[in-house]
Amino acid sequence: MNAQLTKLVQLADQPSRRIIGLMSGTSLDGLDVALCRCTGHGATLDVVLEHFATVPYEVEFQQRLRAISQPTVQLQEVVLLHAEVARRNAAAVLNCLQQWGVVPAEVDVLASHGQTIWHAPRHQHRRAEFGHHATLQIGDGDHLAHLTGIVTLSDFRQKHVAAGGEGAPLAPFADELLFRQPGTDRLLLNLGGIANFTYLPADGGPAQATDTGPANTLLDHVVRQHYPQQTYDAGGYLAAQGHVHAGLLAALLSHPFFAQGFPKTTGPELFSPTYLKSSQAKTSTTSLPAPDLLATLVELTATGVAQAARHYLGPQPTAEILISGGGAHNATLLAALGRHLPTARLLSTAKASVPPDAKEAILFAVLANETLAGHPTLSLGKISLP
Ligand SMILES: Nc1ncnc2c1ncn2[C@@H]1O[C@H](COP(=O)(O)OP(=O)(O)OP(=O)(O)O)[C@@H](O)[C@H]1O
Ligand SMILES: CC(=O)N[C@H]1[C@@H]2OC[C@@H](O2)[C@@H](O)[C@@H]1O[C@H](C)C(=O)O
Repeated sequence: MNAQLTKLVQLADQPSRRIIGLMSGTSLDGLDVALCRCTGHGATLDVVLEHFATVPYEVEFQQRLRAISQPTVQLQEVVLLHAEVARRNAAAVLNCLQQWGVVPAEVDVLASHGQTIWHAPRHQHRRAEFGHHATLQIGDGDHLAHLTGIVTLSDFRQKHVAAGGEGAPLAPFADELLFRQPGTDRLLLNLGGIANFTYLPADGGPAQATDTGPANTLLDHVVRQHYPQQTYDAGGYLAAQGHVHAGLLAALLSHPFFAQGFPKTTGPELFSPTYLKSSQAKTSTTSLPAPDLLATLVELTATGVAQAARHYLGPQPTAEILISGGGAHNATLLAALGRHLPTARLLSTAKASVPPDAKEAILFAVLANETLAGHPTLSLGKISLP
């Protein structure tokens, strides 16, 4: 047998594996790198986060990534970035390992989400001649495996799509293993570029998950436009100075996404500057002061989350809402969520020993661990050998 395959089988057979989860999400702020010790699998899984870092993307690279998520992109740029994202991410991993005093040979697996450049569930692409969902992540796994010397699992979403899913959210598969608490209704709310949650019912019923709308993607856009020295509204300070514009909020909420049934997924392709601009044009709010725009967008996020929470949990949800993602640091957003869901308990995922900024990267380490050692029904991702 090819010695690499022998090693792979041994890896899958070990009682525990050291796996690095890599996530760069829709905010394009950087690469999250989570080195995890995963022991066991499925219901017996135990995950210890050994090290975590966010390696920021330079502004110029963020702009290139943002530019290829446009319908008019040059195909060559996509091809170049497929390799470049992988090369940068490999370098980031090697750098982190050096800083942590870990050599690559001490890591068993890399679990790489890649960069979503276009997410096209059926309700979004609306192409009658192609009745299926589709999604695309770049940052090739073979490059990562070759450049780091570490077995790499990547491209986790395609099998979900092949089986009829939208390719997202994948979080429920790992949330189930990390956060299930019998007797407690739990909602795992991630506030990244897009807001999404997993609902784990108290009675042990199946995990359910959905995206709820934008979280930070449009907030960041407005901040970049009006405050060129800043990339986001730290702490929600600017939004706290503004007032919600009811007319603009109503126009934003009139997008068909919010009326569509659950579950559903989305991305910055839909919640784009064009969507914001056209809602502003419809309501004559093109010169609304930036703090008012931010306050209105915060309210939009909170309204989307609350609407979805009530759909799954009833009119007065009392669940524990464990929050993760960069939006967990936005006090104005948390206050808005508190107003919309006054009976719920808003907490951080830290309550369940998962640092909120590391959660999504840990999810991909967990998914890779299940693919290698778990039940065959949960085997997402492609395997690249160094
Ligand atoms: N201190 C802070 N205060 C307010 N907002 C913050 C803070 N830190 C980060 N953020 C917001 O969080 C965003 C990054 O969040 P995160 O890394 O969770 O997103 P992501 O993983 O890219 O998105 P997604 O989960 O949708 O793929 C930043 O772009 C910023 O808007
Ligand atoms: C297609 C895609 O990359 N979707 C991401 C994105 O970021 C948040 C939300 O939109 C969610 O649908 C998903 O990520 C998480 C990790 C998921 O699949 O559960």
